[in-house]
Amino acid sequence: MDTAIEVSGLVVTRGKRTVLDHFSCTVPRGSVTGLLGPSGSGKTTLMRAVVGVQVVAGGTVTVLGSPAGSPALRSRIGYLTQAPSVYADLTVRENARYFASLYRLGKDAADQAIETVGLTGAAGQLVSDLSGGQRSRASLACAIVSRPELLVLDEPTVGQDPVLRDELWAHFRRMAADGATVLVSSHVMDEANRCDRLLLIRDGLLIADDTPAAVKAAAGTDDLDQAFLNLIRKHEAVAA
Ligand SMILES: Nc1ncnc2c1ncn2[C@@H]1O[C@H](COP(=O)(O)OP(=O)(O)OP(=O)(O)O)[C@@H](O)[C@H]1O
Repeated sequence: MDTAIEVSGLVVTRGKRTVLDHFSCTVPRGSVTGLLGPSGSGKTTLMRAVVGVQVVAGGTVTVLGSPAGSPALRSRIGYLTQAPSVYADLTVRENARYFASLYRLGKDAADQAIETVGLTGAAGQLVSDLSGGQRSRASLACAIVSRPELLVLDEPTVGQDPVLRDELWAHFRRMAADGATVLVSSHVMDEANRCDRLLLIRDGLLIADDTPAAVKAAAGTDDLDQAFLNLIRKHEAVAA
């Protein structure tokens, strides 16, 4: 297996809490890998460690063959945070062109990214005048504008309607088909079903790392929601 991300024995403390406790996982190249788990389980923290913006207390994170946070990785990774990370006083188009210019790309790349996220009709609008869901898509356009080898997406479809969610997921699948790796967190089970692999985190521990089909089979149900509940309860029973 060609590996895009290798996390080994990762320990992260935030405040007084150990958020990730000797956490290990791998993410295959060219896959869409879903990161799932209850609120506060450590998904964002893991993503921050992967993109190299999280202080870690132990372990290693290797991304595309280099230590996470290496300067050489900056142009190879796109990161979408939960909070919109675009300039509110610029238009969608100006934001996308600005981010494109950081990668020495022109307006075609910016326009393409805007189209991909379904914002062509709002390209001339100031970000401050957009809805929450549109703002999130403007951030996504800036994260994908350079066509990164690794795309790390923290709940990219929150606030989007079903048609847009479907289109965005089709795009993630196309990116993976073209060889990119997509690591995406979500709380939505029909999205989890569209992943090649799933990582399920509970209280900073990995409790499942498999294909959606294998996760369901292991939990003895065809329903992914129920499978996760079964796995979490099984994990709680073992821990008690
Ligand atoms: N800046 C911070 N300082 C201290 N603790 C923090 C900080 N940010 C997050 N935490 C704690 O770290 C833990 C993991 O948070 P994290 O954001 O990684 O969870 P998550 O799984 O992404 O949650 P959600 O699904 O709600 O986004 C939580 O207990 C949270 O309270």
